[in-house]
Amino acid sequence: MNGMRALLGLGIPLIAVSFSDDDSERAAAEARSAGVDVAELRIDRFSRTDAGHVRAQVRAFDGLPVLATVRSAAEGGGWTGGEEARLELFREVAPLVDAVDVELSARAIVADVVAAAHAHDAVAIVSYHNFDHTPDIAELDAVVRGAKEVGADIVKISTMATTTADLKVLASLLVNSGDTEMIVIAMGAIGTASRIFFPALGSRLTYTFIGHQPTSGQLDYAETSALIRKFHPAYDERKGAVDA
Ligand SMILES: O=C1C[C@@](O)(C(=O)O)C[C@@H](O)[C@@H]1O
Repeated sequence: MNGMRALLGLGIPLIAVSFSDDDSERAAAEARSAGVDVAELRIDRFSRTDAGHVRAQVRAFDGLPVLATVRSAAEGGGWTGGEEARLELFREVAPLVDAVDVELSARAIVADVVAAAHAHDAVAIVSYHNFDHTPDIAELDAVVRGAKEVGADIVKISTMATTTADLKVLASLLVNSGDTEMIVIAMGAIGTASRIFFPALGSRLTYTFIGHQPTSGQLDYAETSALIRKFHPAYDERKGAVDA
């Protein structure tokens, strides 16, 4: 059974911690003992992306649900290689992980990445990132439609918020998402609230870090976990049961 799908099925918020390939064995042990729900492997930040190396990093996280991300430089990531090579990487990891994340803007490969995920029962997250601003609701609605058209199981929207009006745009996107599964994140200092409270509006996953803060507005794992437990009783109950 896909571990991430099982957790999503509980209908509680999930907390992901993002990792690169820096001492994966130690990082994975720390994640396991801290009770991290999902390990996001930022393959675009790996020192090497040959199949053997990538497979070994995924294996280090054995026992934890793994989300594989190979973020393009165009959307703030570290992948500067070609799209064919990126598709090959996704195909390589799809059988080994619980979920993949690919941008809708990766037009040449997005449908194939989704198909590779589905062929191996992995969750397909189709994402949109805007590190500059939060577009208006019509533009974001079009992104959501586009992501669903290519077969997204979850549509992820992460945009820079500079005003509370931006937060309202993103909140209304969530509130009106109907039966579309969504992850919505406001980046930046004003956006920090979204990382704790958008799960109450249905955002399925919140991203955190252990160690060095990768994205503005993120809170670290310990703080995120404490706040999610405080404000989401169902999450707290499940963690309490796991700890007992
Ligand atoms: O796209 C996202 C969201 C994110 O950028 C954030 O702002 O939390 C963190 C990334 O690791 C993840 O892939």
